[in-house]
Order: sequence, then C-alpha cells, then structure tokens
Amino acid sequence: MIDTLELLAKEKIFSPDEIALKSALWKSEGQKIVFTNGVFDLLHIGHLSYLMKAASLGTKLIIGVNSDISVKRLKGENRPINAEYSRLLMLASLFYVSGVIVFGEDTPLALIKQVKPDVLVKGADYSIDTIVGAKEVLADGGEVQTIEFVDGYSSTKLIAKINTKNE
Ligand SMILES: Nc1ncnc2c1ncn2[C@@H]1O[C@H](COP(=O)(O)OP(=O)(O)OP(=O)(O)O)[C@@H](O)[C@H]1O
Ligand SMILES: O=P(O)(O)O[C@@H]1O[C@H]([C@H](O)CO)[C@@H](O)[C@H](O)[C@@H]1O
Repeated sequence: MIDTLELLAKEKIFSPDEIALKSALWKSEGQKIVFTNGVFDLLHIGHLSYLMKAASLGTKLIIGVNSDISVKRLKGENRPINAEYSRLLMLASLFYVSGVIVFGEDTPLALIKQVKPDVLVKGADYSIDTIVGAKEVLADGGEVQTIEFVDGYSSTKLIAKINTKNE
C-alpha cells in the first residue's frame, strides 16, 4: 500500500516542460489552474492553511518550489534544512496538490509563463505589486490573490526555536 501511495505522490512531481503540457491539458478540460511558489523548507501549519486556501481558488493547485541552490541565494548558505526532493515529496503528498515543480532561478517568472495559471497566489506577506508574475498573469486575463498570514509561523521561527532548545 505504501508503495502505491508514494508512487501517487511521486507522479505529481513534474519538470517545467511536463507541467506546461499538463496545465494546457487541464485547462482544455475546463480545470481552473492555481499557481503558487515558495521554498516550503520546514512545512508548518501556516503553509498548510495557505495551500488549502490556494487550492480552494481553483481545481488544480500547482506549486513551484525553489531549488536548493536558489534557496541558498535567497535565504543564505545555511538554508534549506530540507533538500529539494524532500520538500517536493512533502508537498506532492498533500491530497489537494496536483503538481510540484522545482525551479532554479531566483524567481519563478519563467515557470509562471510556462504554466499560464488562471490564478497566481502568494501569502499576504507579499503585496500584489511585489508578486513575481502578477503583471504577466493579469495581462493573460488571470487573477492574482494574496492569502492571509497565520501569524507566528515561519520556517525561520521553527529553526530559531530548535536552536534555542539545543543551547
Ligand atoms: N504563516 C504563514 N501563513 C500563511 N502563509 C504563509 C505563512 N508562512 C509562509 N507562507 C506562505 O507560504 C509560501 C512559502 O513561503 P516560505 O517557504 O518562505 O515560508 P516561510 O515559513 O516564511 O519560510 P522562511 O521563514 O524561510 O522565510 C509563501 O507564499 C508565503 O507567503
Ligand atoms: O517562500 P518564499 O520566500 O515566499 O518564496 C519566494 O517567493 C518569491 C515571490 O514569488 C516573489 O513575488 C520568489 O521570487 C522566490 O523565488 C521565492 O519562491
């Protein structure tokens, strides 16, 4: 049984070219594609609340996940704690997630242009005008949404908590 479940999760891990085709197929079937992106290093309930709300904005949730190298450039040499495959598989294991893709650039702009989502989502720690891809998605007739923040939860906070307990 575990093999089947793990296979089902792994089948949601796509390359950018694969997800571009998948997204076009889903849209041709009348599906509403929601896209978001992030590091998702130490998964926490802020992420889960955010991703569930993102998924509820359409019928297929696709997540762009920063590669390890990309994370190091963005968040420092000591990050991520969880390597990219772990982060991908954890997100792919969520029943309301339809696809996960790793991207190595500093931003997901190229991936967003390939996916052409109906809805682009980020947490409310971003404003619409700072969301990468917002201009392109809006120009394509799509929507851009921010989702309220669950205060007190971040990967950084979890890391600090672990470090404090280990002092
Ligand atoms: N507490 C939260 N409530 C709602 N959304 C969140 C929360 N934390 C992160 N997000 C959203 O999840 C996505 C991924 O964010 P990210 O991986 O940077 O999370 P993080 O926990 O803030 O990580 P870090 O502490 O390393 O910055 C982003 O769109 C962000 O807006
Ligand atoms: O997990 P984070 O730090 O919220 O994710 C970043 O989001 C950036 C965002 O899309 C900017 O609008 C993105 O450029 C960056 O690569 C991370 O994914």
